[in-house]
Amino acid sequence: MTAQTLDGAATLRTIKAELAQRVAALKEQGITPGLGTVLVGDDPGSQWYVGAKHKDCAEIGITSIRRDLPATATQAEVEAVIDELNADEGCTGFLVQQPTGLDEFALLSRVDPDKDVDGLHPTNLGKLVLGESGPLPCTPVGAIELLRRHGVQIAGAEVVVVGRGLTVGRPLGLLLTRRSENATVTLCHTGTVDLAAHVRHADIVVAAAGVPGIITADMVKPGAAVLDVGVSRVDGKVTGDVHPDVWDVAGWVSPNPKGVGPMTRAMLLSNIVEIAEKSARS
Ligand SMILES: Nc1nc2c(c(=O)[nH]1)N[C@@H](CN(C=O)c1ccc(C(=O)N[C@@H](CCC(=O)O)C(=O)O)cc1)CN2
Repeated sequence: MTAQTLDGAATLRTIKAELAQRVAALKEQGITPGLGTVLVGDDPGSQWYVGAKHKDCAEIGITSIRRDLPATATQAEVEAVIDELNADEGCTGFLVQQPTGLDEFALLSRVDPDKDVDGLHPTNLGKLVLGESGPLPCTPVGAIELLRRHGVQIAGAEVVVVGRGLTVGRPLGLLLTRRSENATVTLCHTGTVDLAAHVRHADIVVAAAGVPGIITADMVKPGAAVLDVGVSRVDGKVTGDVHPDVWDVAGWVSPNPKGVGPMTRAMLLSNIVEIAEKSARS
């Protein structure tokens, strides 16, 4: 048996086409959404991500404001750029690309929560905990959207998330246990004793530990959906957390690349459009 593909690249194309219509409608009302990005340093991965985000925006009519700072930029210099984007009316939403090597909590907290297209401001993460509406973190909501659009049943599923990071694992547990999703979630991590015993019971596995090949075929329940969110670079190549043999056991697998990565970008575009639509209503 070979698993079916949870195709993030194709789903990104579909979502872009849907959002392009909403951007056009906003423009008819005199509102042009504008994404701002703050990039610190010259990490090739981060440069690629930021470049891809602006390319996506251009394709659907969202304007771009790009602030690239050298690796030597200080906390105060980055905070000054955040203040500038908070005040810029042409910038309807912006993000600070991670990692920066600086005090990221202070940077995230300085972003105007109403312009927080990453959904990572403490106020917006607090809204997620409280079940209030607000922008949601892009990678976890992208993983859920990828499952939904491929018809994978989430309600009632046993989900094992491997990874407790701020951008994926922690918020994903909160999202999946909302009444609208109704999954039962076990949040595992690299310190979990007998990870295999947990994964073996899961209908859906989300691997976001950043440990190449940590999920092996013997750990996976036949027919399960397995999402590979981990990103490591091995010999310069993007390598995920899911061992290739898992494709022989699982029912669905999101490849890496072309799985959850493009969904992160799709949900960023969706957050930008939703924030601009909210400002149009107010
Ligand atoms: N401010 C943020 N920083 C980071 C986030 C985030 O959501 N907000 N997440 C990651 C990186 N990330 C977005 O920024 C991201 C990761 C992956 C992709 C993607 O499309 N990947 C491609 C392959 C790219 C490659 O070849 O290197 C794929 O999976 O097909 C987009 C965005 C950390 N930082």
